[in-house]
Amino acid sequence: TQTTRPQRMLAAVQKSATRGDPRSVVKAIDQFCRQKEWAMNVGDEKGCILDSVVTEVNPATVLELGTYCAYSTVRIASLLPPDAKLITLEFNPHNAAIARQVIAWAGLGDKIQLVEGPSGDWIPKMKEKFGIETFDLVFLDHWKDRYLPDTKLMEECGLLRKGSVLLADNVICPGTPDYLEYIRNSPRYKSQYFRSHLEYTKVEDGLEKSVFLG
Ligand SMILES: CNc1ncnc2c1ncn2[C@@H]1O[C@H](/C=C/CNC(=O)c2cc(-c3ccc(F)cc3)cc(O)c2O)[C@@H](O)[C@H]1O
Ligand SMILES: [Mg+2]
Repeated sequence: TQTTRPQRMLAAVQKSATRGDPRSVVKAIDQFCRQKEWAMNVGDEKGCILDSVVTEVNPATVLELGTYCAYSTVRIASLLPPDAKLITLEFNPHNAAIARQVIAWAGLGDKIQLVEGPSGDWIPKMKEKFGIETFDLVFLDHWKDRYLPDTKLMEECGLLRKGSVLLADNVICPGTPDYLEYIRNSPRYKSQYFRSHLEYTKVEDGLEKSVFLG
């Protein structure tokens, strides 16, 4: 029977990466996507920008919207300080199942909590279910038309504090026009565009980093 792309990506990790070595998991996925099949991971070029933002923020609490196969989840978690917590939301059960195995292979199960379900349902429950007051860093990489509504929801739920950083993938390709228009014109954010390329291609894309001003 036919395998899925996430299943083939996991097989590549289990074949080429070293258990407990997150960077080798990242490398194995990038190699698979360059040599075998394109997949919508943030990739290595934008991934380096992601790494620099994570290192700069040095977050104690991170929220990721859209786990997919946990490439960026593992990439972020590998840079977190010892007691930091990363919560990642994924509503496709098949993708979540693959992501859990990638996270386990990387040995990051104690830093990452994968929550299965839609962001719209879970964002309002972050305080009561996970004891999270605010997020120091949010990585947006889910459906592109959900970046704006979920950002407004995070504001309403008081999950952002002065200095919280939002980092959004794909603001050029596929593009998130309503989110960009809002975040770049809102007096409550200071935004910066990091120009790059769509993962594994020469097409322009970039990350938008926005600091919440309170
Ligand atoms: C809406 N709330 C949600 N709550 C929880 N999980 C959600 C979710 N929305 C989507 N998801 C999950 O996130 C993942 C979706 C990611 C969407 N990403 C993209 O569409 C995307 C697409 C491209 C892309 C770019 C060019 C192209 F030609 C084709 C694709 C590149 C990227 O980097 C992307 O991130 C899936 O695993 C989905 O099940
Ligand atoms: Mg993306």
